Formats: sequence, C-alpha cells, structure tokens
Amino acid sequence: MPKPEAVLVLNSGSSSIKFGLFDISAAVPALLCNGLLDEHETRPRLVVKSPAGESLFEKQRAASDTDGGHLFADVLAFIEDQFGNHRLRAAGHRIVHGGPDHSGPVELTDEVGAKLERLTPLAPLHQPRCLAPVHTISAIRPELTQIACFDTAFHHGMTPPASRFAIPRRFEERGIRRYGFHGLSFEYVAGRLAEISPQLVEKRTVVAHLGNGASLCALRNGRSVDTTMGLTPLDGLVMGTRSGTIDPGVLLYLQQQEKMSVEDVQHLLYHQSGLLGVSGLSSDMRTLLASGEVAAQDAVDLFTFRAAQQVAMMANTLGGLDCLVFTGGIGEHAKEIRSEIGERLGWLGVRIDAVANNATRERIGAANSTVNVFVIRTNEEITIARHCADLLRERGDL
Ligand SMILES: Nc1ncnc2c1ncn2[C@@H]1O[C@H](COP(=O)(O)OP(=O)(O)O)[C@@H](O)[C@H]1O
Ligand SMILES: CC(=O)OP(=O)(O)O
Ligand SMILES: [Mg+2]
Repeated sequence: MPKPEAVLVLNSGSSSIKFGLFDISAAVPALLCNGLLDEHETRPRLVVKSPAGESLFEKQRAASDTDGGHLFADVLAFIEDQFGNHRLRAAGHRIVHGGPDHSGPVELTDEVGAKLERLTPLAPLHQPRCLAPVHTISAIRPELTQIACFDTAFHHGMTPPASRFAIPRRFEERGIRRYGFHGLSFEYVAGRLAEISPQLVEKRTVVAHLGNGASLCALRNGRSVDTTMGLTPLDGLVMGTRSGTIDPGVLLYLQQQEKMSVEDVQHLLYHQSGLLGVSGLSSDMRTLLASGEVAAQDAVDLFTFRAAQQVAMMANTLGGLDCLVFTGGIGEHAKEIRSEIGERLGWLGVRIDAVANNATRERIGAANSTVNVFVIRTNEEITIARHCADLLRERGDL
C-alpha cells in the first residue's frame, strides 16, 4: 500500500498564525489536524487539535525564547511523530501580496521568494510574517516543496475602472493599481455559496470578510469584480489597527505640519489606527463590545458605518444587491456587528432575522428581506490545500 499523501498549510494573518495538515490522496482534501501558533501572549504557544476539536498537543515556549520560528520546527516534529504514516508532499503558504505577476499558486523557489520579499513595502505588516515560515521550513526540510498561494490572486481578473487609481497613467504601468486581498477567503466563500445556493452564483453578491484585517468583495459568477483593499491592505474598511480609507491629504499634513517621518506615518496607519486608535482601548472587537466606554462605542459605530457605506459602493459596482455574506472572526462571531450593518443597509432591502442572527445560523435573512443574508465560516486553509494538490497533480507529482 502506498503511503497517503499530505500537505501542511500555513495561514499567517496579522493577528494569528493558523495551520492545518491535510490528506490530499483523494480529490477533496481531508483535515488530519489543525492548530494555532499564538504569539500574542508573552510566550509563544502552540496548540494542535484533531478535526473534532480534541486537543492533541500543546506547547509553550520558555519566556526567554521569543522566536516563534522554533514552533514551526515543533509542528514539523509533531507531524513526523503522529502522522509518520503519511508522506508530506509540500508546505502550502498563504502569501498576502503576489504583485502583478501571480494569478495563481506557484512553487516557492529561491527566485520567487526573493521577488515576494521585494513586495514587503506593499504589505509591511504581513509579507514578512508570511515568508518567515518559508525560511524556517527550508532550513529544516530543504527537500520539501513549498508553494505560495496568494491573497491577491482571486482579484487578478479585476479590470479598470475598479482596479485603477486616478493618478498619472505611467504609475499604473509600474504596477501601482488596486490588487485587493483576502482572496483565499473570498474564493472559499464563493465556492461554499455555490454549494448552498447555486441559483445565487449569477446574482449580485457582496462578501464581508471582517477579521483583524477586513475587506469586502463584489462577486459575480464566482469572480471578484471589485474589492475595498487596494495596492496595500490599508485601504477600505476600518480594521483592528489600520485606518482603512483616509483622505490622502491627512498623510501630507502629518508629514508637513506635524513633522512626522514616513516611517512614523506608516506605523500610525498600520499599527495605531482603526478600532485601536479610535477607542484608545483595544483592537479586539470582543473587548470593545464588552466595554461600557463611550470611545469604544465610537470605534464600533465607525466600523459599522464604514462597512455599510462600502457595501453600498460594492453594490453600485454590481448594479444592485441580491446576497450579503458575513465571514472572518468578527463576521462569524459578532452578532451585534452583523445586526448593526444590516440595520444601516435596510434601504437596500437588507433585513436580518434576530433569532437566526443570535443563533449564528447559516441563513440569517428575514422572510421579508429582498437580500439573501448568510454567515459562512471561512476556511483559507482548505483552499490552500486544494491549490497545492492541484499544482502537484498538474506537475505529475501526485
Ligand atoms: N465572539 C466574538 N465576538 C466578537 N468578535 C470576535 C469574536 N471572536 C473573534 N472576534 C474578533 O475577530 C477578530 C479576529 O479575526 P480573525 O479573522 O480570526 O483574524 P485574522 O485577520 O488574524 O485572520 C478580532 O477582532 C476578534 O475580536
Ligand atoms: C490582508 C489582510 O488584511 O490580512 P489579515 O486579515 O490577516 O490582516
Ligand atoms: Mg485571517
């Protein structure tokens, strides 16, 4: 009997690093175990669970050891130990920025890796975090194929005017255009929506990925036609620590009048703004919803105001709205946020059923809603596993 084939998936986000081990022997990848590398505590912690949610392994690094990279080595050792009957064929990575050249997954050769490294200024909060495990794994397992799956790829077919900035055309030729992100999540949601409601595929759908990073995608026929993030993951919605859409004049003012350096402005926009900046309290939606402070409520209000405003923008691209989907940590778990955004979109025909919403059912639209409203739990990891399996099969390696 040949050994079953497996792929290790790493999903490095701005607030978490998730991973999953998938059996890719059959057409549909099957989860073997998954886990979280939690770096937010003072000591990085690794938790591995079975598909049923039982804890399989837990490890906390010593206080002196702040390098999360060691935990990737622990993940590989755990897999070797517990799933040694599988043949690990590849490590698949979520890479946030793919730049203009990548419309699909690619093998992470040294050359590709170096090119992706050069995109760091376009995603300074993410790109180094996504590429770090690539380096760790290639040091420990140099023979293992590594594959990059891009957040930008799903939006690659987006065309002007949606993809264009109103600046001189020569900059567009140099790649300064709107790329969009969270594509692995939008791709998963589009696929799941087609399973739940095939008749909605041709309809006008807006997907709201609301997590620590947040963006919207206008979907038609399963493809992205518009999105709220741009050249970088700073544009669009209010996020945990990012400003979202801002008058570019503010940036000039901060530099010219407040004498802030370019680095200070970058730090302000990526790390000190958004929910954290407005509340002065936290970037975590749970903390803000539980707080009685006025500034926390102000931050939540701005979040839902801007989200509804930009859903309307996406609906405008689509020429109307038939379907609204919530996903991401906030979209999946914060019923208050879904309800508030729904209220603000009442004029577009959105009505959320309070009972279904409180119970976080998959369908939360009320009977009199002209818009179908869903909550779909995203799964970027399985999307990456599928892409890796497809690439390995295309190459005849599987
Ligand atoms: N039960 C909950 N209620 C409200 N917000 C939640 C809940 N669970 C998670 N969140 C929020 O989800 C966000 C993280 O989203 P997630 O998609 O997991 O992050 P990332 O962007 O790093 O992938 C945080 O702001 C967190 O507060
Ligand atoms: C692109 C992006 O914003 O990702 P995250 O939600 O992980 O921050
Ligand atoms: Mg995420």
